[in-house]
Amino acid sequence: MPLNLRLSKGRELARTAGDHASDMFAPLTVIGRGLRHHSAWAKARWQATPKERRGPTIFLVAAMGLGIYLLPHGLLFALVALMASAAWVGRAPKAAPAAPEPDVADIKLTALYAALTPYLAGPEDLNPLYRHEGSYKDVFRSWEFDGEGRLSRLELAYPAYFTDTEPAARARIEQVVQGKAGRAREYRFDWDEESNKLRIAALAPLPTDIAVQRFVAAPGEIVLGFTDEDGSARTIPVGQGGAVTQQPPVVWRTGPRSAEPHLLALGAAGYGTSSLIRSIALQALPFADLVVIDGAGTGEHACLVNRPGVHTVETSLHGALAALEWAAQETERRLTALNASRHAGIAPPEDVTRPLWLLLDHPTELSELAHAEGRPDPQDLLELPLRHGRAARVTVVIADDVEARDRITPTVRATTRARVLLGPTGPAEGHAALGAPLDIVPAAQAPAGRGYARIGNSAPVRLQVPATVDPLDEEAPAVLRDAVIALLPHRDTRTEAAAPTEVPPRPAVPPAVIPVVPIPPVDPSAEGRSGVDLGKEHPALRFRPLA
Ligand SMILES: Nc1ncnc2c1ncn2[C@@H]1O[C@H](COP(=O)(O)OP(=O)(O)OP(=O)(O)O)[C@@H](O)[C@H]1O
Repeated sequence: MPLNLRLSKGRELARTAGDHASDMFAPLTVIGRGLRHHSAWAKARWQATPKERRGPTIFLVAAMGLGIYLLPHGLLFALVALMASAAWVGRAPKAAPAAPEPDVADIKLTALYAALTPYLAGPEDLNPLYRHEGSYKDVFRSWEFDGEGRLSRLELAYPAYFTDTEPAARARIEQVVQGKAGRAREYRFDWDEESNKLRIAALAPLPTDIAVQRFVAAPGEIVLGFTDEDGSARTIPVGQGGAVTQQPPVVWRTGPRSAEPHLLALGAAGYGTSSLIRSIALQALPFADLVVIDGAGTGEHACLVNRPGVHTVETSLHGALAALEWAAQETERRLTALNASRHAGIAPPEDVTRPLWLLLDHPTELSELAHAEGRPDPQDLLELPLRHGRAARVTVVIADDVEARDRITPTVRATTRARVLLGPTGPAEGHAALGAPLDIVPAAQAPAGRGYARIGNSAPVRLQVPATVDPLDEEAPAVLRDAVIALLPHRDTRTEAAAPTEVPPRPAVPPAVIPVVPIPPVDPSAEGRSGVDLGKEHPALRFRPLA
């Protein structure tokens, strides 16, 4: 047998013998450790015993020893008892218990309490609710954390002298809470002024995967977007991510019985006000005619050019002025016709009852241009449609940058009672844009199309506008572009419309504003085509300037 094999076999034998020996001697080791422990204990007791009591102690121990000796099998029992107690004491010591995990809720609520203390502690209060050495348990009534350890609900008490009626004071507290609880989420702040309590709730994100589609809504109803369950009285079926789900819509009712016949949408740049205009246009087109003014001139509404029901899409000041002058005249004509039919006691002609929608994207850009050129402000031309549009079935939708709010005329602001605000904004901006304070603090980062809506005097609700991309934007996802294309009316679809009975015919364009480029005649060979022509090859309809 080779030497190294012998060596390794020897090593193996030695290891096995060692293992067996340690197994065999383990009880002896335990008893030995216990006896050592006992002797150390006895030695310590002896040293701790005062000298004058040592004699009696020796005597007592000797008497016990004698007693045990005299008992039948006493020595044997004493030996067994000693071994058993030594084995018990000498067993392997238990692992020290792990230090308890720090309580996340405790850490976070303590930090929040400390952060709120400077704002809620009164220097002259002898028994302050918030004090530097205080505990959050004295003022935080209830709280909840989500699965990720983030604060999701909190109710706290605040002193009666805190100025909870002042927006600036509230905003400071809301900022502190959002800072400590995480800026990535929206929070609702419910200030109970009567009982000096503040309830805070983190809001779940609204779905962002709903594309524009044919929504279940009555003619004249526009689904601005979707909100929380408690923000809407109903839900509608919606195609979302390949399935049909029920979602609570934000519905804007238009028409002669609407108390909010016109809409003003303001948004931070890039947060989707143009997409909202497109979404409204696609929903209004089945029952209304449109005039579209693209004040930014970016061509974002080119997909509507030459569509049936779209009178014009204007990007220039010259064209916008002509179109709005026509709209003002058309409003007047409709009012006169409606009055005449009311006097005669007959039904008004169909061409005055068909809804007309004026969609203006970034009109303040045109206002600036008009001022520079000494021409009339396009917003001033909206006065008649805005003031009398409800009776004349004319609806005005204006979308602009939130920073351009000061350039929006007082008439527009006073007559647009349906409001939308998109993108993250401060409390003052939110109040100004919606006409009411917002009890929600927006997240630091919001997806495009996220904001708030306020219809009339109702409370503002959260809003996520359905994705309505520009189908001519080649960078937009194809599936979203297809969703828009599917809703664009083709030249054939209106002539073939299955249910034209509820849709009154389009009013005749007055002679003063005859389109320079007429709508091309319907091509019969195109019937039944499923694809939709985006109309890129057709120039926008232009109105002749009024003399
Ligand atoms: N609701 C939405 N869902 C998904 N994407 C959106 C939504 N709204 C807008 N977007 C996307 O955000 C981008 C900007 O949108 P849009 O042009 O509508 O914003 P805007 O506010 O009009 O911008 P600007 O003020 O610069 O004109 C586009 O790429 C658009 O596709």
